Amino acid sequence: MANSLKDARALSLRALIFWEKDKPPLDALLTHLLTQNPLSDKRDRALVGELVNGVVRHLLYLDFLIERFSKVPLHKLDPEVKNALRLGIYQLLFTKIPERAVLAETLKLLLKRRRASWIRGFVNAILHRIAEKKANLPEPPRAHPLYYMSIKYSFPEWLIIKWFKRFGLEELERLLQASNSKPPLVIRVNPLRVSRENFLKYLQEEVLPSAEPCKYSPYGIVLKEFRGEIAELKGFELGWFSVQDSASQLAGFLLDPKPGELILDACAGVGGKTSHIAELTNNQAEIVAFDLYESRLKKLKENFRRLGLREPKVFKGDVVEGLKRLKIRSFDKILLDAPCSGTGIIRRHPDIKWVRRKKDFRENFKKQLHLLSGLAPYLKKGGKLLYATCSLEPEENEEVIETFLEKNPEFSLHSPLPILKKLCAERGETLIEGTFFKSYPHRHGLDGFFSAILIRDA
Ligand SMILES: C[S@@+](CC[C@H](N)C(=O)[O-])C[C@H]1O[C@@H](n2cnc3c(N)ncnc32)[C@H](O)[C@@H]1O
Repeated sequence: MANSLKDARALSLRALIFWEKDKPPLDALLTHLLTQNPLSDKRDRALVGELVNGVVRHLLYLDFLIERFSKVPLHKLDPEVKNALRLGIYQLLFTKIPERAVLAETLKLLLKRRRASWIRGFVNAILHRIAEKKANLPEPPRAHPLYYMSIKYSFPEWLIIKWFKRFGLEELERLLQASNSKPPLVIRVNPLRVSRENFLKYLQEEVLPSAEPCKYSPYGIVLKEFRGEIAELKGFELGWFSVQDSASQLAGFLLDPKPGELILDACAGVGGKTSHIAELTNNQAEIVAFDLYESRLKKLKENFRRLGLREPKVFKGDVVEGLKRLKIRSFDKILLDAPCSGTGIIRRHPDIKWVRRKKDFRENFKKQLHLLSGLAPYLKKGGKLLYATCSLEPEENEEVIETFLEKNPEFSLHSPLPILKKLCAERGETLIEGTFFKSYPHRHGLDGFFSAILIRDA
C-alpha cells in the first residue's frame, strides 16, 4: 500500500475517498496525506492539490456526467471506482493533460488497486466516450435555471436558491463562476524587511514576469501564474513576505494600528492579521492574541519568528472567558476576525460548499454576536473595534453588527471609506456598501470579505 501511494493519482484517489466519507477540512487532509506519503517531485505534489480540489470543486457536474454515461447508477458504484471516474473526467475536461495519458494513468491506477479487468474496462469505456463527446456533452436542463446552475457549477441547491434571492440570475451565475475560478496567489510584503518596489522588481526579473502590484493593498503583490511552492520562493525564509489575499490585507489597514497601542487580536488563528498589525506598527504595539487551538498559535509564533517580529502575548482558549482572567480592562484596538461559514473563500476552499448547512448561518450569528458582545467591554473609550469575516452572508455580517448596535448604543459605526481612499483611491468606493466594507470574488476579483468599524463613544 505504501508504495502504491507514491504516485500523485493514487494519493488523490485516497484523499477523495477519505474526504467523501468524513468530510474533514480538505486542506488539512491533503497536508496530512502528503506528509505521510511524501512525493519527491514537486510537480506531483502540485498535481495532487490540483486534482483533489478540482474534483471537489466540480463534484456535482462530474457525477451528473457519470450518471449519464454509466450503466450502473452512481450510488451503486463503490467509492474507489466512483472517485477514479471523477478523477479521470476532471482531467479530461478541466486540465491540459492529454487524453491518452488520462486513460492510461486511470487504468494503471485501477490495476495497482487490483481491480478486476471488467471494472477497468467499464471505467475505460466511460472515459473514452466522454473524451469522444467532449465538445458536445449532455447539459442539465436550462429550462430550470437554478437546477441547471446547481449542476453546471456544482453548488448545493439550497445555497443557489439563497444567493438567487439576493443577487438575481445574472449576478448569481457570475458569482458561481468566480467562486469556481482558481484564485491568484497574493503575498503581503513585510515592509520591515524589504520594500514592495524592490521585491516586485526582483520577482518580475528573476521569477515571474507577470507578478504585479496589488491594486488594493499597498504591500500586496499578485502572483497570478505562480505554480511552485511558496516556501521555496526567495525571501520566504528571510521573512520578506506572508501569503494573504488582498481583501484580507485591507483588514489590517482598516484597524489602523499605531505604535505603542495595546491591541487585541481576539481570533488570531495562525496570525495572518496579527503579523500585519505588528508590521504596521513597526513592531512597536503591545499585541495580545487568542485562539482556541494550540496548533494555530504554534504556527503564529513560527510566523512571527520567520518575519522577525516580536512575539505577541499569546493565549489558548475562548477569548471571552480568557479575558475575564487577564485583568486588562482597556485595549486601544480590537480585531475580531470572527469564525464564519467562509462562503467568500469557496474559490480557495471548494469543500466549504459541501460541508455547510442552511442552519449554520443562524448558528454562526449567535456565536459571532456572543464574541462581539463579550469583547466590547474591553475596548477603551474612543477605541476602535474591527469586526471582520470571510462570509458573504448578511446573517454573519450586517445583522450581527445591527443587532450589536441596538444593544450597545455607546458604540457607533464608521465608514471605512476614508482609509480605503488613501489606500486605493476611487477603487476604494467600490468596496463600500452603506457603512460596511464588502468585497466579492465576481465584482472585485477578491475573496469575499466583510468588515465593520465600530468606535466606542462612551
Ligand atoms: C477566521 S479565523 C482567523 C484567521 C486569522 N485572523 C488570520 O488572519 O490568519 C477564526 C479563528 O477564530 C478562532 N476561534 C473561534 N472561536 C474562538 C473563541 N471563542 N475564542 C478564540 N478564538 C476563537 C478559530 O480557531 C479560528 O482560528
